[in-house]
Parts: sequence; C-alpha cells; structure tokens
Amino acid sequence: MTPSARLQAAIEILDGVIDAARSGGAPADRLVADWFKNHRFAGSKDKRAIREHVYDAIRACGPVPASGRAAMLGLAEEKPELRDLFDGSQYGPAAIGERERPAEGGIAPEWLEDRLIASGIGEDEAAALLGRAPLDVRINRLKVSGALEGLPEEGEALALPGALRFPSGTQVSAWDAFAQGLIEVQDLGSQAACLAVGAQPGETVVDLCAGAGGKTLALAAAMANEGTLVAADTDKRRLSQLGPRAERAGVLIAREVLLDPGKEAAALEAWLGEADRVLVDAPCSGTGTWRRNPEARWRLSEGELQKLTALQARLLRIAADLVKPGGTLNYVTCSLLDEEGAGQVDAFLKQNPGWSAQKPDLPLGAPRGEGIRLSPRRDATDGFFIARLCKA
Ligand SMILES: C[S@@+](CC[C@H](N)C(=O)[O-])C[C@H]1O[C@@H](n2cnc3c(N)ncnc32)[C@H](O)[C@@H]1O
Repeated sequence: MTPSARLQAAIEILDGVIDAARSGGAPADRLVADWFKNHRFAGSKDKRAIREHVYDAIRACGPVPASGRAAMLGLAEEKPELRDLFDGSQYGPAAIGERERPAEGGIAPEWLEDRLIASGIGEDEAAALLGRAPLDVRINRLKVSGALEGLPEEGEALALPGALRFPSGTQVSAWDAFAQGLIEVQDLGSQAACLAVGAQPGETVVDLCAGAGGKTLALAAAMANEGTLVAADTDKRRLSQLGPRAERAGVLIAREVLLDPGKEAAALEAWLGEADRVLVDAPCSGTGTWRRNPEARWRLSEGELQKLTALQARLLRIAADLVKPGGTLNYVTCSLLDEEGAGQVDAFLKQNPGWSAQKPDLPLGAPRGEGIRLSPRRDATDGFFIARLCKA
C-alpha cells in the first residue's frame, strides 16, 4: 500500500471508531482487527502504519471528532508531514479543501477535562493519560518460587516483588512461560491493588467484581492456594474466562459465583459477615486506562458517569455486609476522578460509623483523600484509586 492509501485506510477505520463511540459499538482494537481481516492485501508494515495512524489520531483529538478525516487533519496539526499524503491519489485521501477544519485537540471532552482538573489532575498528569502503556507481567508465585530464568527477553524489575516490565507490544502471550502459567500479564497498578488487599493463606476472600479474574489469580497466589476465594461478577462471559486462566496458572481455590444484577446479596448469602477481605474492583469510567483505550474518553457521558458512581456506592454497601468484624474492604477503581475514588470512600465512611480507613502500605502512589492514587505520570502505571477500609 502507498503511504496515502494507508492514511485513507486509517481514516475509514476512524469513521467506524467514531460511530461506535457514539452508539456504544465495538472497541477500536476490534474495528482495526476487523478491517485487517477484510483487507487481506494489507501486509505487516501496512498494518503497523495504519494502526499507528488510527491510535495517534484518536489521541490527538479531545472531544469526539466529526469524522475520521477531521480526526486525521487534527493529527496533521501535530505531524505536518501527513498533510502531503492528502494527495487525491487513487487510494489516498482527497486533497485538503480550503475551508476544511481539523478536529479539536485536547485531553478529553470539555466536561471531562473539567472533572479531571477538579480531581487534582494537572496538565502534565492529564497529558500522560494518553501516553503508551508498557507491558507489565506478574511472576506467578504458585509456579515459580525464585528468580524466573529463561524468558526470551530480559524484563525490567519493578517496585513490587515479582513485577517485570517489557516494551509496549511485546508478544508475551506467545512465550512458553506464558503458556505454562509462569507469568500473567498485569499492569503494575493492578498488581499494587492486589497487594494492598493483603490476602493471606487460609483466609476467606471475596473478589466481588472479578471480571475475567485478573485480580483473582493474583489473590490466589498471595493465598498460596489455601483458603476460600470467591470470584463473583454479573457478567457471565467475562467470568467464564476465569476457569481456563485459573487452570493455566495452577489456581485451585477460585470459586465462581455468577451474580444477578440487583440481587447480588442473595447469591453471596453464604459469606455474609464471613469474609476476612473483600475486594471491590468496581466498574468505573476507566479514566486511568486511556493509555490502552484512548477512545474510551469519547464513550463516556455525564449520565453514564452518574450511573457508575451510583453502582459503585451500591457495591460498597453489598461488600460491607460480607466483611466480618476485624476484616477489610478494599475499594479500587481504575479512575482518577474523585467522585469514583476518594469521594466514594468519604461518603461510605460518613454513612458507616463502624468503619475506618487505613492507608494501603505500597511503594507507589500518592495520598488522595482516605486512599492513595496511582497515576501514569507519577507511577508509570495505569491510573488507580486504592482504599482499604476496616470494619470494627
Ligand atoms: C473493573 S472490572 C473488573 C476487572 C477484574 N477485577 C480484573 O482484574 O480483571 C469491573 C467488573 O464489575 C462487574 N460488575 C458490574 N456490575 C456488577 C455488579 N452489580 N456486581 C458485581 N460485579 C459487577 C463488571 O462485569 C466487570 O467485570
């Protein structure tokens, strides 16, 4: 493909990404993969260039752009060399018209930028939200006791025990060590959130929003496969991914519980007042994960954020009832917005006098309200809020 044809392909994909963001359709990575599947003539260099154009253009636009072409013209403001590729050639984009306007730049739609500022995220922090995430792995202590030898590449040892970092795009999933369950792909921030739970062998631990079990696997390793570990979620498809992952990782104690939305407590009755620790890795805006899903900022609306904060407050109440006296509730979101982090915890503590907050003891993050916050700029992790609440 010519450089212009690659640019036009990226513009077409961006049109799909914008539509999907407006209508709640498929994520950008799926749309990119679908385009490649339907255009077999694209070689590996073409694919790399097209993918890069798509993601660079998404990062370059703050509010939702009017079209893929406007988004690409926005990117051309940062990379003027792209303007030459609007050359009107057979498969390339038409020449730039005199009245054509590029899409607006910035970090996010205005309302969301305002919320970030109100949550203490300054300009530098905000810009880092749109950087490129490296690839972090966690050494699986259920299978590896000492140093892990023989990986195809040497990773950088990170601040948490058993955490290694590789460059963005490293194909870790093709490695033998991955197939054998010796390593799990997990962002350092997510590893920190698991470590903060402090799960111990023999305890009863509930992972209330387990999803596909990324954190469940880390909790099982911390528990050395001893005790009771409940992995609950309302999403059957996500939860069904835990079984094969647990098998590969040698996790034996994870017990899946599918929840009915609105009736979660009923399925968890057996653990009411029984859990030593409950982890609530709550559904959230994902403002801390824009490095991976930059188009997520076009999907969020104020109404959606309001629904998420109401759900988070409800999940905190459900979790609180599961914790036994002297136990802990660990509240986590991959968001940098106070209404999903420090604000939720403040409201919980006001409404629940028998509870107190204890700052998680981690070599990462900065205090935020009654918890700590990790940020891409400060900690080189996804953005996270982590709080630890103790029941009297
Ligand atoms: C941030 S994700 C969890 C990610 C997961 N813990 C991991 O480490 O991979 C939030 C999860 O909350 C789940 N969820 C949404 N509503 C829920 C509810 N009412 N009860 C329990 N889980 C819920 C979603 O299905 C989603 O899997």
